Amino acid sequence: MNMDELKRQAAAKALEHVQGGMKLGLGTGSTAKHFVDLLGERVKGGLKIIGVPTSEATRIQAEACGVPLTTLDEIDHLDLTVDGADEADPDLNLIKGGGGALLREKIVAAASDRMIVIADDSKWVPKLGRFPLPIEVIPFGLGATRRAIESVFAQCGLTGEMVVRPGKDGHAFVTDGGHWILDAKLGTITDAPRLGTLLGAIPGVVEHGLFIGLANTIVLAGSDGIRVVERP
Ligand SMILES: O=C[C@H](O)[C@H](O)[C@H](O)COP(=O)(O)O
Repeated sequence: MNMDELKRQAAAKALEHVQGGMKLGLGTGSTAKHFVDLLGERVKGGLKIIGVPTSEATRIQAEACGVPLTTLDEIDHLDLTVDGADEADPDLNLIKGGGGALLREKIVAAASDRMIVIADDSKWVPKLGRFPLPIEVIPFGLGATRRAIESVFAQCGLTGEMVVRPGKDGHAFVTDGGHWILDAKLGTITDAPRLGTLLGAIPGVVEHGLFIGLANTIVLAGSDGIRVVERP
């Protein structure tokens, strides 16, 4: 079975948790795309739900699939968010933002009663950090922000190359919020909650891709079948 089929299997499993009347956060990325696709089929079959997309890409896809959408200004909470991840550890802490949607994804996950992560099992790691950590930053004063981030890395015993994520046009990639992303190749992150807290306090850092304590469940699809892990 190829990777894309595994992602669709994980998405189909998460769909079992969706019930009529739910308000759903709709994730971003190649795995979440399958979930939105399958959800659209259920909506066509009569399922009544409403969704909040975590990116412009997901908004466009959801609209094309006929999934009714709203915003967090119009509703006060979400029942469930289903989203992908770039890495997940046994505490169900995550690295997200490989597709650049981390800011809206974190706002939506934090507004949600429950978050289910869907992934192929290559995303499961004993410790976060193999995947470069995305950090969303304001372009103004980038030099100062970089130095502050490097100082936080040093406090956490981390080093590694940090690059401005390039876009398709050769300029910097610009997020849905109009910001840039620094990708930091850190290697093993021994204390992800501490790193997340310190990064979050830096002026110029809008958000970072460490999702600490937000995911409740992960559905991992592998060649041996599906494994569901709950946060300890
Ligand atoms: O910004 C993108 C998101 O955090 C994605 O959910 C994450 O990158 C995983 O994407 P994929 O399912 O394509 O591996």
